[in-house]
Amino acid sequence: MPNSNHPHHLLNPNQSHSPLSLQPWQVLIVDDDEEVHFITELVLKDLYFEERAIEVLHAYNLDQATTLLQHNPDIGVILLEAVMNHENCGLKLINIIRNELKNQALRIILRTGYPQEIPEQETMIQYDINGYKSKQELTAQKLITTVIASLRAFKTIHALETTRLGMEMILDSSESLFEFQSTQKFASGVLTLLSAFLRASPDGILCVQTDTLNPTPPPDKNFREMHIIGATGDLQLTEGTIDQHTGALSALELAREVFKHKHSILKDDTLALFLNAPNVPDAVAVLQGVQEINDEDRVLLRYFSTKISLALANVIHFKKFKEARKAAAIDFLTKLPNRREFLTIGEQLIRLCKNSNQSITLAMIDIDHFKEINDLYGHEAGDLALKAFSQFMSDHIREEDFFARIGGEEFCLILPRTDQQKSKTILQRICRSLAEHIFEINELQIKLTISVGADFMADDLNHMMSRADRRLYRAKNSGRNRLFMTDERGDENFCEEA
Ligand SMILES: Nc1nc2c(ncn2[C@@H]2O[C@H](COP(=O)(O)OP(=O)(O)OP(=O)(O)O)[C@@H](O)[C@H]2O)c(=O)[nH]1
Repeated sequence: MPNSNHPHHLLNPNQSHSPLSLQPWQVLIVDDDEEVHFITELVLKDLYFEERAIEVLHAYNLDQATTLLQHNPDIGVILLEAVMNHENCGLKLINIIRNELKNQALRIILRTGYPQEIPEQETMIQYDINGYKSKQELTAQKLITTVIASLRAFKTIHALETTRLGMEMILDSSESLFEFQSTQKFASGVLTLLSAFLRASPDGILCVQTDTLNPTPPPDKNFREMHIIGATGDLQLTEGTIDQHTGALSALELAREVFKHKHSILKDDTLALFLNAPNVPDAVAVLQGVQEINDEDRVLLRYFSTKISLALANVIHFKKFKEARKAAAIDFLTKLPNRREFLTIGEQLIRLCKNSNQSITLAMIDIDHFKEINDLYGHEAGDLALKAFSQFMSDHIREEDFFARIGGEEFCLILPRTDQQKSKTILQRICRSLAEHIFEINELQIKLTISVGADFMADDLNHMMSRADRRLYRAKNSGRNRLFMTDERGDENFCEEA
């Protein structure tokens, strides 16, 4: 493979060709006569067309030719003897090429030493070939002219075909790229698509600048400006920053250059593709094992890059939206779900239990005389007490229970699949354990009690909350540190001292 120590600016329309695009043209000779192979190669071996040399491939029978064509889809011209080993194998091969291998771009020059057996006009009409020559008329000069004319036609057809396939791929992928919701999955999707598009190995990384995902990066002295959002193949890494992935350093160094200079770079067999679009954060895709980037690839890559950038912006916005939603759902002090989240999840839990005919308990919980804690020990101690109380509660409920802070010192607990009797046991146990518990706060020993009002009638969240709230009010009025709920018969007056 051609090698260069100097990176090439890619996708710049004014640039000269990269050596990677100068692969030789491939010409296949299919003939059972060794001498024909020898002479043809002699004529073509020093020939250059558009700065590309000619590589001659040889096949001596139908099977060899078929295998070679299957493995080398970029062969541009075939010089084909129609009659081999006294059979019309050449004519059979034409059908294989066009109908079985579906290769329409390959230019087929039928070159025969038996023109009387293979009539020119009839053969040209009947077979999908691009030239007919008898060996007697094919001088060295004519052979060169024929091969160059065929390569020119192949180049045009091949470019159209590549563009069509590339376009098809980009259009197909565009939709799927917009469906990704996780940045990591998006990154592997993009890298897989790009490596398929460039016929490259699937080793790649996709990075963004760190502030793309996190607008206020921590003031960490090791903090670098890039963040890998996904990787594939040999470069597969977990999400993280550059420091954790020394194996990919050279790929990352190239990405760093691209971010700095804001254009794509091709160095050796590594492509660092600059992905940018108006109002979209910059990103870089680094792909290893890139064998060749031709002119059609360059045009399509520019288009593809814009599509990827727009899809990336979509994914990043979704991630930020999800994070913002999560942050909006959590109470800052206690890290419990907040009132807003409680209203959403609580409604869903009630609906679930109701639909499956299962019981559910909702308990409103209020810390008793909390004002005194603030007044006696200060607001900061009050905050710590709220945090400690939240932790205590989280330690005393089951995983399926849902506990939220819905106001200052007001909390709500939902116990799914829990009937009146079971919830009475649970809530009493919590109240009693709490009353006995000593919280160590700022070297102070603080005790807390709660008043609780509970409801079991799974109609809807608002009604359950207001019934439970009414009972909580009664618990407070009856002296606090009490649990108020209905009895098994639903009798409103049932009262239980905690
Ligand atoms: N430190 C701290 N205090 C809070 C917070 N939220 C609410 N409070 C305090 O909680 C206290 C609630 O007081 P009240 O509504 O009078 O209730 P209480 O003192 O608990 O009395 P009862 O509920 O009637 O038993 C007030 O002093 C609020 O300032 C908070 O986030 N941090």
